[in-house]
Amino acid sequence: MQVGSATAGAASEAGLGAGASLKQEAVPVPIVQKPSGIESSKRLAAYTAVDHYIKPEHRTSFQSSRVDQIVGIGSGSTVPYVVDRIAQQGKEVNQGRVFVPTGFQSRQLIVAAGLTLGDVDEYPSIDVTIDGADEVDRELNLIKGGGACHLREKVIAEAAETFVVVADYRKNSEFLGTNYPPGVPIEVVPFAYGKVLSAVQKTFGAPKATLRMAVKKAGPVVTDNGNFVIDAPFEREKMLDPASVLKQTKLLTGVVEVGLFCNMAKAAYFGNEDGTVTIRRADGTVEEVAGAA
Ligand SMILES: O=C(CO)[C@H](O)[C@H](O)COP(=O)(O)O
Repeated sequence: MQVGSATAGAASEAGLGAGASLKQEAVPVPIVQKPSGIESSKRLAAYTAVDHYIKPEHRTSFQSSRVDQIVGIGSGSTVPYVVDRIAQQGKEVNQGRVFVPTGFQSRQLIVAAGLTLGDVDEYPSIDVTIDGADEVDRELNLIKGGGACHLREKVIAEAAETFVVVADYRKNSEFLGTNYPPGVPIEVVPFAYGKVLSAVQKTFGAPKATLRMAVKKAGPVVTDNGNFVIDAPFEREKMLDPASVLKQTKLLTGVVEVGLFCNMAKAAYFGNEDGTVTIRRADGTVEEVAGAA
């Protein structure tokens, strides 16, 4: 994905929605060049979800709040398209909104787009959080944490009245553990990792669990919270009941958070190769719509 930056004037050429402000706005707006392939599917999902959940007429449901809408912004490679679509709406529409990040990456995206940052201690109730996922099952249970952000992602998703997932079609599975080989990310405090890893391998049904290692650094990945991550590909049978895996694993002392999000998402938007978006909702409905361009 290529990301550049320009003023909102150029953003309008990139296609602002009807009714969005086109006043001379000096705030830099990230311009994401029209992508192809899988990136195009991510963009379709992200743009369509933003168009459905973050509009000027959407007002916060928290009466005491002084802001128009409180939005949680997730992490990963799909989320930049979420921020891009929001930024396209222009400075005027966005000035009344507050954006709560799920980690360093989304914080940078929010700042780069000229949007207003907030934190969950200041905004413990969020209107809508939009985030990516590594895999989504037919009941909208998720594996998350491919980017090692799942602790904050879960907090920001739980704080939200509405939690929406955006992903490309590869993440749309019948059962978790089908299309995401690394398995379930488990954030652990560093000194306990050996004990947790051994328990997960020997007694919890993930014999191939590993400590996640960094790529451009010697040693393990360190999360935004200073912890390590174990990737645990649980046996198929276990993954048929992700809520039980979550409960059991979370009870291991030293585990900070498990990248299984059960019964949390209200809807999942999957961008497809043919330009459509499949929307699966928690109430069991499935809809196919033309993706927002
Ligand atoms: O959970 C996450 C980070 O911790 C991401 O949302 C997940 O890895 C999906 O990322 P992408 O949009 O790059 O596929």
